[in-house]
Amino acid sequence: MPHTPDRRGIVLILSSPSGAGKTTLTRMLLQSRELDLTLSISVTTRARRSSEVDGIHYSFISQKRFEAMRESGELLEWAEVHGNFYGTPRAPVEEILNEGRDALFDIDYQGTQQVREKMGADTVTVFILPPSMKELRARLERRAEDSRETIERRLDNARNEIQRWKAYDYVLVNDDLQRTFDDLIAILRSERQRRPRRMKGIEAFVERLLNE
Ligand SMILES: Nc1ncnc2c1ncn2[C@@H]1O[C@H](COP(=O)(O)OP(=O)(O)OP(=O)(O)O)[C@@H](O)[C@H]1O
Ligand SMILES: Nc1nc2c(ncn2[C@@H]2O[C@H](COP(=O)(O)O)[C@@H](O)[C@H]2O)c(=O)[nH]1
Repeated sequence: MPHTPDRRGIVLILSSPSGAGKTTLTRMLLQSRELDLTLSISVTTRARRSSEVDGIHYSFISQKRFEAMRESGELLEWAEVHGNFYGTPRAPVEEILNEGRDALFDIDYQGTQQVREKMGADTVTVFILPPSMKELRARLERRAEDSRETIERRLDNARNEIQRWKAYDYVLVNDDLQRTFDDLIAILRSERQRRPRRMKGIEAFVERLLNE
């Protein structure tokens, strides 16, 4: 069934140091049908983890293909993160927003800056912090998806990433997962009600109201 937009679509961006929990939260948000969020599936040159499916979690592509996409302007944003390249294909995002839907991005701070420059007021940005550095390490180790070297590299980068928190609209400490998820839902619900996003629907409603 076609979606009837009565407001502008939102680009909801989650960023965090590796292991703080944004992928877990992204999956929880996507599982909630009522929230009706659509994931922006990034392209990456990183090797696929055993738990990941090509085309669902990422599109896994070669360095050559990544460069071709970047050169032809197919990427809305891109960045090198932890030694791999990541980017957001532009066309699917435009399609989601044109349908009046909200797009969910799991991207780093460099990409967030680029998207904010291009999409301005349509972006809502959330930075997820771990409750402690000890717990961040424990989460990466418990996840057991990366080599020791990769985990150390990601922990080294975490301090630089954490310092970007002031560039975000919201900052959540992901200690209790359910509470962080509830906070994210509260953010999304209230952002959806902001007047500038709802001008189209509300203007028509108020006109009908005043004509009663
Ligand atoms: N609040 C939480 N309490 C305990 N464990 C958590 C919590 N949130 C996430 N985790 C666990 O921590 C691990 C890392 O989470 P996740 O993969 O979501 O992190 P991430 O921020 O997406 O990392 P990356 O950037 O490397 O993809 C996972 O095993 C996940 O189940
Ligand atoms: N700028 C972008 N950053 C991205 C994109 N997709 C993912 N990411 C970020 O990369 C790191 C590492 O992710 P991982 O899946 O290898 O653990 C993480 O911070 C992601 O948010 C993207 O398209 N653009």
